[in-house]
Amino acid sequence: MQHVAQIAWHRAAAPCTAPPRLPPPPRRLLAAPPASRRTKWPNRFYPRRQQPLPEFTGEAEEEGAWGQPEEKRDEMQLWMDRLASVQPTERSVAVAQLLRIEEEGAFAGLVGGSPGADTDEAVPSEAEAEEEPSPGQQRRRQEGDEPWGRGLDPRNKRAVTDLVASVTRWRRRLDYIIEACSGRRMADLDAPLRQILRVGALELIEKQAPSHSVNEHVELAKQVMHKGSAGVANFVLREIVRRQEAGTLPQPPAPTKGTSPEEAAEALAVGASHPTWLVAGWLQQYGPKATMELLRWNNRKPHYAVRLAPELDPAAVCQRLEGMRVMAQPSHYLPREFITVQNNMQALLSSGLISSGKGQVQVSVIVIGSHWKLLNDAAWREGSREALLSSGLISSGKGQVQDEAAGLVVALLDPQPGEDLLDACAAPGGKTLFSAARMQGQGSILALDIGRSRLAALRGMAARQQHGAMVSTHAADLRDFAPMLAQRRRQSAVGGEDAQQEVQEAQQGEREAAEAHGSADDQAGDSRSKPWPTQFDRVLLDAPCSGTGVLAKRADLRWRRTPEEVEQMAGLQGQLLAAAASVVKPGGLLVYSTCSLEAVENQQQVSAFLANHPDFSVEPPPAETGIPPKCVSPEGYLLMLPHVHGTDGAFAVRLRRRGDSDGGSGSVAGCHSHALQGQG
Ligand SMILES: C[S@@+](CC[C@H](N)C(=O)[O-])C[C@H]1O[C@@H](n2cnc3c(N)ncnc32)[C@H](O)[C@@H]1O
Repeated sequence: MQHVAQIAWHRAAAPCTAPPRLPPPPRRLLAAPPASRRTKWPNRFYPRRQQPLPEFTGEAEEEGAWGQPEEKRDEMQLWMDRLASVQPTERSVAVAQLLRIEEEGAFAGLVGGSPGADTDEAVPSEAEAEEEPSPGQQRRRQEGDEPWGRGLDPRNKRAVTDLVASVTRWRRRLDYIIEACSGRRMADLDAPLRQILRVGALELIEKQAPSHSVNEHVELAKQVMHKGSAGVANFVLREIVRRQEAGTLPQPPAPTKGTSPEEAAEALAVGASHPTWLVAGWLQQYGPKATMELLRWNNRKPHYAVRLAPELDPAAVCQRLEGMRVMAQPSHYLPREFITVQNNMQALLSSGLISSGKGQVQVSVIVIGSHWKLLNDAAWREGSREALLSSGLISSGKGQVQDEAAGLVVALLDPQPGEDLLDACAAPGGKTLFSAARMQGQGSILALDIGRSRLAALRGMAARQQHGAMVSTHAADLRDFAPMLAQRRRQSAVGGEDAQQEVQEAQQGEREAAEAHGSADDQAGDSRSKPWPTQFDRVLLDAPCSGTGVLAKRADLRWRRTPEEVEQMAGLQGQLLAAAASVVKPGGLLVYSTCSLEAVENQQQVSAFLANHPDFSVEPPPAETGIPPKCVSPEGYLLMLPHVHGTDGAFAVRLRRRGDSDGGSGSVAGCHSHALQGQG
């Protein structure tokens, strides 16, 4: 298994303060196991519990995430209380966080949000930046975070983050090994025991922890659960040690000539710890060699890129960073605006170039969205997160962590000074702000998104980067917003005032909402006081997507997505494309982009769109965009493949609208029907 992150495993068990006296385990947790569990282990190994746990359904918390919500939640709460009552160590806190991940089915709020809300670690994670917080996360934010880890110092907390992310990334492979070594299904083990075994197996296999580290996991199982659970932990982890030493650690069977495609996908997926459906799809789409390269990419240490403010010279910045032992170089793809950072991200962040002050970092992190996790990864690896937080490049607005692939999407859009731009799915705002920088303060950008709170963060960041005057924001569903603009356009063409009134009311409502959110930055959006254009020179639709191009940086995402969800996303993307097309000026440009690697979200979307919109055609990237030919597919699409280009995965296409039209685009049926449904 690949070594994903460095932690000093031997620090993991070191208590930070004197151990508290533990209360006895909750009675319910001491009950005998169900009959179905009594076949495999010697009696002394049984966690004593009478009732089998109901199955986790994966549904949203408020809909009854647990098969028997009350009982299951009570059970989980008891485990959580028990974990909170033991001496906090990196392992106990990691186990608590992993449990919460299983409870909520989401990574969000964990890696970034715990172990202590009183630290910089409480910065929202990427998932939170891109999605509205779940009811559970909202509740915790209101009530304050759990007390886990309060005694841990920042280094311990980074180690926790590392453990949680590494276990999350390698979960399937770890489970395979644990199940093979124990003869038990993971689902049949109690929830905390599952996590303890995963953490223990990860340390032994990936971090080459010595065999006596097993004692510490066993002790944790004893403290949190029961002697029987400690026995299971001891048995399984020692079996892993034994097999590792003998070189017989369980491996999925290597594909042979007779192996069916499904079996090959399964074996590959287990070995590389990915879901089988995803690997099967990639095998079909990209073939075995590329799929294996992609899987390897997803499991290795990611690297980072930073977009610099226009006044900074990338070569000079890199030279300055060299003195701080940061290996950085001007981006291969966007050499005038981006640098790539190979190591020591903390030093960079402490250089004064990126960030200083917790509040400002939070804003940056929200804006950089998916790259928060990256920073977090870097922080724990390099072991110098404090330095990261005492820096200044980001807070000063002079640098923003942004992947080159995201930068290339803006290069493809190529926004020009003086134009009207609609960023139709703008939050958290990385592409909005790069576009604003390219437009040099001239023109207007309307940043639209369905997530209001994330737009507030975008406004703050725009102000800090001196783009407040040209960037205005509006929270709405694009599928409602576009028809409203179209109606206004039609009515103003025949002198009607109703729709004009509606738009002005919407703008007024947005101003009031922004003021109610109460930031001085909100005053910066002067352009909000002017009417929005009804059509735009350029429209960027950076659509919500499965995110399969960013799995290296998102440890959790591979487990959160399902094939059904990808299909649903594709449906939404089609509707959003139709809506976005309806607000492109004749002769104007629509750029559709995703960070997905799935054809159904990319190439197939474009084909379906073109079939319904004969007034649009694909425009390969013109020379002035500076897009390197090796990033362009034969069809003229921007296609960034992580294992080929060394960036995040991204897809983007320029769709030029015919200039001879009088404003009537192709079908906007998708957005109209949605708007009507919404009104009904
Ligand atoms: C991939 S993210 C955009 C990232 C952003 N362009 C950036 O570079 O920072 C997709 C965004 O689409 C938004 N979104 C999803 N459905 C939407 C809808 N129906 N209308 C408007 N925005 C939507 C989500 O809230 C999310 O912020």
